[in-house]
Amino acid sequence: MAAKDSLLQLITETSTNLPPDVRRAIKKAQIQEEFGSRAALALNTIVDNIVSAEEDVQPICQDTGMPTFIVHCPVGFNQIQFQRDIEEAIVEATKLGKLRPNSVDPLTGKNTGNNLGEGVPVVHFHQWERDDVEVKLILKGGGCENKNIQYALPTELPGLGRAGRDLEGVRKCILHAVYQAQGQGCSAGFIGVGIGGDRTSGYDLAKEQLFRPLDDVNPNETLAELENYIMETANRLEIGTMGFGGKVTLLGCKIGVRNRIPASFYVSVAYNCWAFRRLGVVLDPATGEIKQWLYRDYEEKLQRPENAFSTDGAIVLQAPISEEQIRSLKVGDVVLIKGEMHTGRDEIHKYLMKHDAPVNLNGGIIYHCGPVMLQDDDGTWHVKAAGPTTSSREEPYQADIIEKFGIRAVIGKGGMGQKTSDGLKKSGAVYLNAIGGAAQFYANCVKAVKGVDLIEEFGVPEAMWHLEVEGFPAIVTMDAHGNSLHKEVAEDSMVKLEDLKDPVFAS
Ligand SMILES: O=C(O)C[C@H](O)C(=O)O
Ligand code: SF4
Repeated sequence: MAAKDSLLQLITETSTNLPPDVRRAIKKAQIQEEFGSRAALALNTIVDNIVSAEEDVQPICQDTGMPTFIVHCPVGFNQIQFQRDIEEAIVEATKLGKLRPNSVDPLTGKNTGNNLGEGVPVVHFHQWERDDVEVKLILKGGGCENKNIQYALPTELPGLGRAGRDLEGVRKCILHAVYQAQGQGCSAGFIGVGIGGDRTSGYDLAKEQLFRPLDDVNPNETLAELENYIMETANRLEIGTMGFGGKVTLLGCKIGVRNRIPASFYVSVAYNCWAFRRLGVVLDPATGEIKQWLYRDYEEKLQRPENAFSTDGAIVLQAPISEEQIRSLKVGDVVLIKGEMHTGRDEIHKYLMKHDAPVNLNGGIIYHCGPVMLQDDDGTWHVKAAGPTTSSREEPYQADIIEKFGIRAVIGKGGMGQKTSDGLKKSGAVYLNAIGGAAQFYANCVKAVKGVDLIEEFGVPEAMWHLEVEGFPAIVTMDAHGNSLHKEVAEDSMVKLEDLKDPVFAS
């Protein structure tokens, strides 16, 4: 097997098959949540999704992220050729629908369509004195990447007060990092923390921690203690899966340290969603063949839950939806969508502010989603992965767009802010939270792709796809009466964060 084929296998497995340590953490969370709670329902959907992705060899989440490779190779190894092999494997994986075309030129807005482009993929080469090649890969999506955060100490933190230049200050920063992510990065999540370095190397260090197996023990005793403390304490925030409230908020915490210079003291936190896709292989440098898989020293099977998303008593929504039906919905209701919905994310929202919609959206449903799509030989499009994207990015536009086009329901994840909440009330619309990352689960609800608009302009993830769905479940988390589960959970978790203000580590 040539190196390129081995790399294609690595990419495919990383995108479609979660490693056992991550599965184990999710399984543990599943047991802890109360039967029938919203968090349990979300976790069940996640588990169902993980099983489907593995069985069907399809992306766990539609956002296959920024492909980032860490390569260790022997002295004299041809890195230039290996970089080409990686790029070819990336192009192939994209063609096969294992990766979403994710590489966008920030100046022109053009999606290259094949996941290559200036600086993409990210590849870090290191030499070592072993004679084989080790390749580690992480596919970290954008929603959780947006929740990374870096603190320059000393600083003042909401709820926790002053964070000084010591272990106590570090402790407070990490807790705040978990708090500020809420459900937007598809909690329950994993964090890699870098203490020290500069702004760049601090983040590098934080991301490096994400490559540590979840069950390792930090060789530095102080950090091992801090990791344990954070794991126990962060879960007291009760943000829960998807920010629905619940016992499990954090699934893993790994902390590294690097020297700093006297003037700077950074704490950098890399937040990774539950869809923690990282794997590795050891290759024979001569043949490129896979000699060993990393992170797979044991197996961890997940059971598909019987009825992942319990929809007993669910309300069926079908466009065009009446204002009356929308106003009868309240936070906590489970809905099942049937019929047509239209995807629209960042580019579409910006576009709709100034243009007419390509289709009639009156009474309609907008889905914040950038799917993975493949076109067959006769031109028919197929949905390969289609979970929700973080809705808060559409906050500046959403209320206006709902009003302008008479939209009745918006589906996304992570919730939206006050402006949207006011807009929902005024226009008679609801915000529906789908389970983030459950891209196979939702792709299976799509019965037909009715068409697409603006694909030339915006590329596959940002186009407006017209989808026919059946039994598509979601939860009302913001209703037309000004109620918001997201606001509630953010406020409650802030009170719990304040409880963690008192010093724990002597300085
Ligand atoms: O880009 C996406 O499809 C989703 C993104 O990863 C997000 O979490 O918002
Ligand atoms: S949608 Fe959620 S699960 Fe998927 S990459 Fe974004 S944060 Fe992760």
